[in-house]
Amino acid sequence: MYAGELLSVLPVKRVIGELPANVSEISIDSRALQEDSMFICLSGYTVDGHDFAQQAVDAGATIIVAERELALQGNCAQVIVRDTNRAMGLLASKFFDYPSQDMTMIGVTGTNGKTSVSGIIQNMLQSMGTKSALTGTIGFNLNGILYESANTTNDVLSTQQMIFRAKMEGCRVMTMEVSSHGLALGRLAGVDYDVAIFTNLTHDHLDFHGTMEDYGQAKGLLFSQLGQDLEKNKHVVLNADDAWSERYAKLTPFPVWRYGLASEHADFRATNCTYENFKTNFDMHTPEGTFAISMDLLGEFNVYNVLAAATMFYARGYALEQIVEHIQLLPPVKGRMEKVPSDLPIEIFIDYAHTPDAIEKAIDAAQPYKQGKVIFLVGTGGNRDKSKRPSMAEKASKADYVILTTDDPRYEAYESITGDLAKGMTHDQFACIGDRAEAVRHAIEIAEPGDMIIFAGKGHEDFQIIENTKYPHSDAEIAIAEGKKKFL
Ligand SMILES: CC(=O)N[C@H]1[C@@H](OP(=O)(O)OP(=O)(O)OC[C@H]2O[C@@H](n3ccc(=O)[nH]c3=O)[C@H](O)[C@@H]2O)O[C@H](CO)[C@@H](O)[C@@H]1O[C@H](C)C(=O)N[C@@H](C)C(=O)N[C@H](CCC(=O)O)C(=O)O
Ligand SMILES: Nc1ncnc2c1ncn2[C@@H]1O[C@H](COP(=O)(O)OP(=O)(O)OP(=O)(O)O)[C@@H](O)[C@H]1O
Repeated sequence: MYAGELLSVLPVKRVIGELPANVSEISIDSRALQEDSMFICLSGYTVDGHDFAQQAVDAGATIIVAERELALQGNCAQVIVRDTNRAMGLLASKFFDYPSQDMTMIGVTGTNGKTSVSGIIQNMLQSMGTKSALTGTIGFNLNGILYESANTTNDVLSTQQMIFRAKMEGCRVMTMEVSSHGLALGRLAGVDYDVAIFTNLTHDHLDFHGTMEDYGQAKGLLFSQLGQDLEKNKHVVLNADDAWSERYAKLTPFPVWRYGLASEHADFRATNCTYENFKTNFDMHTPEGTFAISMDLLGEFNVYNVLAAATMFYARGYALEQIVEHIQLLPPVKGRMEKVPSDLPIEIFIDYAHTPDAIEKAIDAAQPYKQGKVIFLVGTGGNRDKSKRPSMAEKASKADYVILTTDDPRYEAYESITGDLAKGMTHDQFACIGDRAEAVRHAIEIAEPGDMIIFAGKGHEDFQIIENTKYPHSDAEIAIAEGKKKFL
């Protein structure tokens, strides 16, 4: 792209040196850029990107976008802006030619359920034969092929690049998990959503947001940023049973659809939920009548997730018969109350619960299938929101036996993490075992035939982060190997 054309989107700029004619790519990482590229210096949480500008020039960058003039050797121009993070949003959108405007963009936000709802939508689109993409905690899924990505909601440059790739691959729809960090840090600048979905808001990430009020307001940006152009066919899908929904409804002029179990005012409502033979059954009441649903996703929380997806499809004009058919074909979402197949005389589930509310919902989901004890293993991350730890354990106390462990301890001592968790336990049937592999082995050791074990917090992840290194770790693999030794 012509450098002059690209830079025309920046409001205030001072250019030092002579601009090259073209920009081949934009990068925010000096370790990964090509000749004739533009390097944007971001002041990060760990290091300052300005310190890597010379490295970027040496690697081929010919334009440096920075917040202050830098002493640089070599053939490059410097563009000085007030805020490089904001400049990145404008530049990335322009460079990739505003790709979200050519696709149906679906944003899913909320404390729990983002991966599940967006995965359900992606699965339904794929089974309906629609080319589609998904970004979120599990990675970047492009037409069924999974690529790794750094964050649930990635930096604005990667985000625009992924949308562009999806568009070039012929995808008509892209679903994105939208984290509160992503919203608060401007990672979604320039993304023109057509649908915004809210799952729920409960305690998490207060190390970053400080208060629930600020956390809730950050999520609200998704709805207010839908804009005011009422000629556009945009929709908002809210959980009628969560009090935050009414606040979010006021942030947007677009049609609001509600789903839920409790509220009689929901457009999509589920009643008569039953759980048997690892199937979930319910009646789905819709604006066009009631449909009996039987699906493989477990737990009441998944009824909410499926209702959110169904409401979205209906709002976008899909026929109810098609929606109902494809709900019933849905496979379980990876690592979310996913039953591990085995010949063992116990049931093993892998789950991703790492908030108090998700822990409660996961244990509730297991209750209908309970024969013996419910053993619940849960950990929490080191050097992250510590305030949620006791309430996580308090909710975990709903299980008959609880194993408190770590889930990416990073630089924090095991005892500090399990000690904080233990403060919330409401009964004494628990053990603190910081080493997660040892904790998994303990779960098998105390299990008896008929028991159910839920390994929570790791979900789809196959690693444990200790200090800043990712070590391979799989709860399921350890549990099956240990179970075979004990039972078979
Ligand atoms: C606190 C936070 O949000 N950190 C994000 C941030 O990292 P950072 O500020 O530490 O970056 P940095 O390492 O200081 O680097 C600053 C700049 O220097 C550049 N650099 C650095 C080194 C070098 O040699 N050369 C170079 O150019 C970097 O590329 C970067 O542009 O920018 C990175 C790149 O975009 C993110 O991956 C990283 O997310 C980290 C991994 C993270 O843990 N974030 C969490 C808090 C987060 O965002 N979570 C949410 C929610 C998840 C949920 O819902 O559960 C998410 O959306 O993922
Ligand atoms: N709608 C829901 N309400 C409450 N809990 C839920 C809901 N959906 C899923 N859960 C629970 O939360 C866990 C995480 O679910 P999911 O990964 O879909 O949420 P998420 O919002 O993507 O989480 P994260 O932001 O950490 O990636 C699940 O394993 C399950 O235990």
